[in-house]
Amino acid sequence: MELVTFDEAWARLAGHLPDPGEEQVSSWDRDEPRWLARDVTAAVDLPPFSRSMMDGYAIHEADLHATSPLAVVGDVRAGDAPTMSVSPGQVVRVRTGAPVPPRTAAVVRQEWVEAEGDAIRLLRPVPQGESVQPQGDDARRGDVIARTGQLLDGQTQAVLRAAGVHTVWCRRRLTAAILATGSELVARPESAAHVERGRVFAATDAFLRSTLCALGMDVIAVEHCVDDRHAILMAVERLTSAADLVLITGGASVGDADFARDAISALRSPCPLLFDRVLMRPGSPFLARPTSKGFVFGLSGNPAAAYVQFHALVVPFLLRWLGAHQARPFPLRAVLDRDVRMKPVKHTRVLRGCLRLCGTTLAFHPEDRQSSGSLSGLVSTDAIARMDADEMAQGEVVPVAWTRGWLPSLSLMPIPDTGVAQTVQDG
Ligand SMILES: Nc1nc2c(c(=O)[nH]1)N[C@H]1C(S)=C(S)[C@@H](COP(=O)(O)OP(=O)(O)OC[C@H]3O[C@@H](n4cnc5c(N)ncnc54)[C@H](O)[C@@H]3O)O[C@H]1N2
Ligand code: MOO
Repeated sequence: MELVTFDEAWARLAGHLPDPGEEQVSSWDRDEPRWLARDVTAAVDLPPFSRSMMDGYAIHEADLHATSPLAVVGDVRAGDAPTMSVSPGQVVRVRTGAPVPPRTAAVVRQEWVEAEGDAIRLLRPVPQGESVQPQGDDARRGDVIARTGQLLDGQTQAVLRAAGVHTVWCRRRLTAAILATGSELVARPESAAHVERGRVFAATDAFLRSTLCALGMDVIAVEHCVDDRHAILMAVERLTSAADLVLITGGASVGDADFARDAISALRSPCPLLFDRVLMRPGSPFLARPTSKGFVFGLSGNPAAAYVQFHALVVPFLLRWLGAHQARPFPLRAVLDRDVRMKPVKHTRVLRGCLRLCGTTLAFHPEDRQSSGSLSGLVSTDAIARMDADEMAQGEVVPVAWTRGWLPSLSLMPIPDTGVAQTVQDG
């Protein structure tokens, strides 16, 4: 058996990241989140023309302090391409977002003028450049506007579109399959409440699937399988050749009906099992192996243990694989908001709880019940904390990870410089 510490488990995972591959995606797709695989440069100046920021009048430099009336000689609306230019003694009416005519020194907003028939009179002097956003003020054509490893979501798409970039290189979208094993599992209940004695409703695949989807993975299969060695081996073989990631739940321990290890070991892969137990509690029965297509994990059957394994190690690993180079286990720090006393063990403890703001300090509130058999607390759980001692006092600092906010927490970790120099630009 390959028993490793929590840190060694992460080191082995991080050292075996599969090659994700890249693909071109449209910045007009709704297929997100994605992570950029190359730096992106602006294809056009942003904004693409000097524009008015106010409804008002474009004026010539000679008239910034004018006291006599200025003739209104034209009207430019957003979407127009003006040909007339502004001359001394004349103004052109402009609307917000309209290109300013050539030789415009400033736009005076309409509240700062008094209309007099076909002329206006300034009520105050106008500073040079007032209410005009010059072409390329936000970014110039050729500037790097988004970097490798940054998130491509609606927000980034907005910038890319505005800068005329319609396709970008992203990390390939990954596919995932979940195989929940256990003869006791009821996956498709006939009646909502009834379950035969000895059987339980399948629970774990619900949170695995929703988090994988939130990370932008394509969950192509969620299957359930009885504790039959042959059936589990066949299913694992089939799913690992179909999906980049396979998560098996249950049968990860040492019982004579625990077949996850057999199934993972039987796979044809040049890389051996990285570990089959991790010195963490809950969640020590935990298997990981690279496959020919990607990766397979064997998670504990206990839903609470699988939850902890998934969020402590699998999610940061997936984020790196997806292209978020900065991802790592327990990226945040919080203070404990109560004392914690656990049975002395050699394991790294992973506590389930929630993060709350206490004044200006992030505080971790551990759930009352930390047993791997207790699941009901997950309704209010939104974080996990790492504890490497048996006892800790209120106010002590613990490493934590959000379990319902992985994407926001990425912004707290700076993106390392990947040294990738390529740029992509839409023709
Ligand atoms: N002799 C030993 N027994 C066990 C050890 C050990 O070291 N020596 N480890 C224990 C620990 S720790 C854990 S965790 C469990 C994990 O074992 P398995 O991965 O084989 O889990 P199962 O036996 O299949 O299931 C455990 C428990 O969880 C329920 N379950 C399973 N899948 C689901 C699901 N999808 N949804 C809801 N509930 C599920 C299952 O009915 C069991 O109650 O092993 C210990 N044993
Ligand atoms: O460690 Mo087991 O993972 O449930 O308690």
